[in-house]
Amino acid sequence: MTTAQEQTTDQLDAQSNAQLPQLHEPRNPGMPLDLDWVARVQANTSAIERRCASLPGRRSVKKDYQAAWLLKAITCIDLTTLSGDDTVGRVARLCAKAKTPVRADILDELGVEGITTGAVCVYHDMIESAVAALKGTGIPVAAVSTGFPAGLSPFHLRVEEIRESVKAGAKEIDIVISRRHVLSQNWQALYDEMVAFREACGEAHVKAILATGELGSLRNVARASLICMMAGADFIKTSTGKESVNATLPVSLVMIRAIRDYYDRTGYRVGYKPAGGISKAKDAITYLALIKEELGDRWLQPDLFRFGASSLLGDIERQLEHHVTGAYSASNRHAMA
Ligand SMILES: O=C[C@H](O)COP(=O)(O)O
Repeated sequence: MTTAQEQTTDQLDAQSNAQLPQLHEPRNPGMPLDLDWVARVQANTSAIERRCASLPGRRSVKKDYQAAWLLKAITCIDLTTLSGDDTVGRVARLCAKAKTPVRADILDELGVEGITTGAVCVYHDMIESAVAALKGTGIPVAAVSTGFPAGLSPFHLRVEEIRESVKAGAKEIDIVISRRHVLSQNWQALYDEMVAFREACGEAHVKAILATGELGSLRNVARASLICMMAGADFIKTSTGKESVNATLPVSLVMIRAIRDYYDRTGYRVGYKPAGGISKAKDAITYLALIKEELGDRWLQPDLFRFGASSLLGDIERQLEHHVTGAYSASNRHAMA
């Protein structure tokens, strides 16, 4: 017998089928900096933590519905390699995985074809290799930029880095904000920086990485989210993956509620990307459930939701194999790069 919660999940699963065509939103043009709105923003930490603590236990997605959710998660992955020892060969293998994220026999059993990850995410020097490897697939290359991960290189070089990455073929640019502007409450400086980054991106979409683990409080996370959206961010993203604390559910709740408030006020949908440390299939489902409950099904498409993850896909593939065969294989059978 299914519980009421499971029934609700099942119905919604059917609507958020992994193979729905990608939708495309009008880009968020941004708006003038509204400091009164920023000042009014609050974050009730204990209420946020209570809401998040209840989420993983309350959600139970089983069998075919679980497989559907996991396929959906794959389409939303920015498959990432951001290592100092990245090579052209590793990026080529990553791109091959982005094109064929799950073994053909598993997909056959599930009756699914043509599934890919949402994007491949690399450092600047790897963009051209990734673009070449993904040619003809429609899978975009995202590049981390602006002195990632610390964002402390000279400002003009950070802006120039964006331009170079767009020229090299990146369709998405993941910038890092200056955490010091948040910590010193210099909202004007944060807004101006983000406006300049967005402008340098041109047609490429810009994801603003807040590095939430370094912002000091959930209220600061909420305020930084709002300012980046006011300055024209297409996505807001939690983390670089290099901070000591990366994506968490409380931070996600704060950021997606800021996205909801911004949509209510402006009519523009901004995307959300949790990143860093998300490596388990069950955690991916929890994130998707949170998005569904707080923002609705429209945000469960890859143009509005991404996981920034280097190892999540391997666990999802293992879970799908278990779903199809009833057995787990060793994780090294699902090698990434
Ligand atoms: O933006 C993506 C993150 O750097 C990936 O982090 P991860 O390696 O912990 O999955």
